Amino acid sequence: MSFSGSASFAEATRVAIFGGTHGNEMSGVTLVNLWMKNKEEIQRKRVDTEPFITNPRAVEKCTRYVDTDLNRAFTPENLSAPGGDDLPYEVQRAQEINRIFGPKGSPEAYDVIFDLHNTTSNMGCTLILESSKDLFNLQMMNYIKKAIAPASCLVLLNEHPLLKYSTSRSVAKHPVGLEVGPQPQGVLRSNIFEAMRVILKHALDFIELFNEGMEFPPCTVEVFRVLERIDYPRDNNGNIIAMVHPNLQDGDWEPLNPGDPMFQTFDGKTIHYQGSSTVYPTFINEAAYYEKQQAFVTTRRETLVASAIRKA
Ligand SMILES: CC(=O)N[C@@H](CC(=O)O)C(=O)O
Ligand SMILES: [Zn+2]
Repeated sequence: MSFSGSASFAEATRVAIFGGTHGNEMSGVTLVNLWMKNKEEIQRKRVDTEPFITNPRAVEKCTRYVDTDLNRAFTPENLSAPGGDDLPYEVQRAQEINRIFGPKGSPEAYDVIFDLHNTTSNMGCTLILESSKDLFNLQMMNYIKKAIAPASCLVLLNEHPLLKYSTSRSVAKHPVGLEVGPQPQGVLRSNIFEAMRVILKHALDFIELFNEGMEFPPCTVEVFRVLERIDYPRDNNGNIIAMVHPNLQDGDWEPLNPGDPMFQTFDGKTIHYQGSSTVYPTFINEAAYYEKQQAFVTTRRETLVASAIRKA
């Protein structure tokens, strides 16, 4: 069968898998180290896949970053900043990664970059997209969701004008984040590790099928679009005065309705969600986000339509 409206893309032959963008998120660090020793599992006939540790100094120290968050560092300013050795380590590293896998926004950039992350939140398997217009990625999401059923994986779409950030994977033509949790920082959990591994397998299978010329029919993809960042309640000195409410803790992706409990103060008072409509919270109580003044993000459920695609 052929779909007259098929969008076409060049064969996606140059693929990278990033681990250790945050040095204390152990599934990605471990999988990438494993695959650097033996590439067999990630090899496909028509895809060249490069496993790569993006922040080796942070991995060595088992910390999120050394000077500044690498997954916020791929701004045009940073990528073109002069200064060499005087720049923060992660800015130097971003420039290096951009030289190897980019340049960002250029025809020479890698086709697909998967960036592997773990969260302390109870998010399960989450694929993160940065554009609702990327048909190749939307078709990939649809493929992965079907392939892993009855297990599930959700798609978080971050194209918020203010909350979007300049990720490591953003140097690729098709950036894909993979966030799996819950897993504490610095810890490996076998269930989380295996879940990540299975998603990568299906993702690479999708690219292989695409490169073989398979046509992917029109589809719809359910996504959760980032709406708002919610901070912890604070006193006038900026100190946190409440925790995530027990009803909300671990309730990632479950509807949060106006009036639902959201925080619990240290003296036991409940603070309720004051929004005007039902939202889907995620990244609830993520350890790395205390420094970013974020207790969770709210999202809205949307169904995106992706037209057919095939190789040019
Ligand atoms: C917990 C964590 O590191 N999450 C990632 C999400 C992403 O890759 O977009 C980050 O904040 O960079
Ligand atoms: Zn991370």
